[in-house]
Amino acid sequence: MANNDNVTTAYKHQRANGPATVLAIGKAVPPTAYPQSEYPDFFFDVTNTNHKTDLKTKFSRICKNSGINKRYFHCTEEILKANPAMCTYKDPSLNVRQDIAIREVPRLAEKAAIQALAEWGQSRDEITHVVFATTSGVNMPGADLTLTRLLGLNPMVKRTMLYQQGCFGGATVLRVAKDLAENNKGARVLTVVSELTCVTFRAPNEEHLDNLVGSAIFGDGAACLIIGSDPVPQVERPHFEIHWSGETILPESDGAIEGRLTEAGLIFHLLKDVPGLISRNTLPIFTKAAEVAGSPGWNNLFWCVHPGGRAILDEVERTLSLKPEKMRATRDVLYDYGNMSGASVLFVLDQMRKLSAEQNSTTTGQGCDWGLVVGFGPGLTVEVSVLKAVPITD
Ligand SMILES: CC(=O)CC(=O)SCCNC(=O)CCNC(=O)[C@H](O)C(C)(C)COP(=O)(O)OP(=O)(O)OC[C@H]1O[C@@H](n2cnc3c(N)ncnc32)[C@H](O)[C@@H]1OP(=O)(O)O
Repeated sequence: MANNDNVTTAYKHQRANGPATVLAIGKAVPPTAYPQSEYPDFFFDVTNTNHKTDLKTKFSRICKNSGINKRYFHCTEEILKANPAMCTYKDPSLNVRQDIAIREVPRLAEKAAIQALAEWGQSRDEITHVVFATTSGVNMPGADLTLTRLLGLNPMVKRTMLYQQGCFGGATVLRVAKDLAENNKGARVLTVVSELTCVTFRAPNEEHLDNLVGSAIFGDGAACLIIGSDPVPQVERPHFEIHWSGETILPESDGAIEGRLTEAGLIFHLLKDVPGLISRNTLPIFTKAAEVAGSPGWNNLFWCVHPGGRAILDEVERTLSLKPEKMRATRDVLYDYGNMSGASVLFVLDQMRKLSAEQNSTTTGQGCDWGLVVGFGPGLTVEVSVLKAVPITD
């Protein structure tokens, strides 16, 4: 009996006392911005498809209605012209796409991580874990190892690499980092998502209109969070606490968002009904998540939603009767960067704390105590984390 007590006590000692907290957020995009208003000309020029006038008109209309002002791409005109196979619809091009992704995904992640580490202000040696997600390229050893080397982290850092999560990857890394931080006393988890469209960029095709939609909304970006429990008083400053995370597969959604890595790169499919499927089926997981916060009304929560597409945000807003300001941080990110797959929702979290400070809100969640981080992607899978905002003090 005494022995069992000792084991239980030792086990408890290995765990943190409090919930995981977000201690810093960094983000990065490639240097070249593409205004959405000019993108149709660029896209049809570089893919030599200007003769597809109907398709270009439709593409221009989708771009105009996308709620996006600009996007950032690593693959500039120069890079695309040097790799003509990427500018066709389906020519074999996996090798060149992989070359770019394997080199550049960790580099973009490094930029975001440097920003997060600077904000956190502690020694890199205190990073105990790395959690890295990307849907852009795949290799062994992976982007997590390259990033560890680029940052000069301790080689004994414990790494978790998540490939091909798609757009819910931003919420997945929060869930994994939370579990690591709470179950390993003193853990400081470098939590990263880095995404590049070099794997999906391709010429427009009449038979693949969902690809046309993707070409109008996807962009490049990386985000890095430092996550840990029991922040050191006066030394570390938490911005949010993570209290719960959950995941679900939506009913009747098979094939709604799919991707397949082929010799022509990552080919994805989106059903037209993605916005409807999300708005019709997410109430159960939102309700379960809100219970953690004492079931406040939807407008009494702050919302960080994956900016997957304007129509999806419209549908969620309408279904939950959210006031427009509830989607402000999410729509800001869509407007400034487009859909950066898994990295997007972490950009939204950063925007939420910045907006809250700008608006002199009492908390980092625009004055609300509790909020939801919502990721969705292939499956259809929806991942939700429940966050508690912290008071904003001078
Ligand atoms: C990758 C991941 O893991 C996760 C992800 O984020 S995946 C991306 C998820 N995002 C989406 O599915 C996009 C959701 N859609 C939208 O936000 C909006 O449709 C949009 C902003 C792209 C365009 O909005 P819009 O121009 O106001 O109107 P909308 O009528 O919806 O679409 C314009 C045209 O595109 C077509 N279209 C839209 N979605 C389509 C799809 N998935 N497949 C084929 N065609 C589609 C429409 O039929 C329409 O065609 P017509 O003009 O010929 O009627």
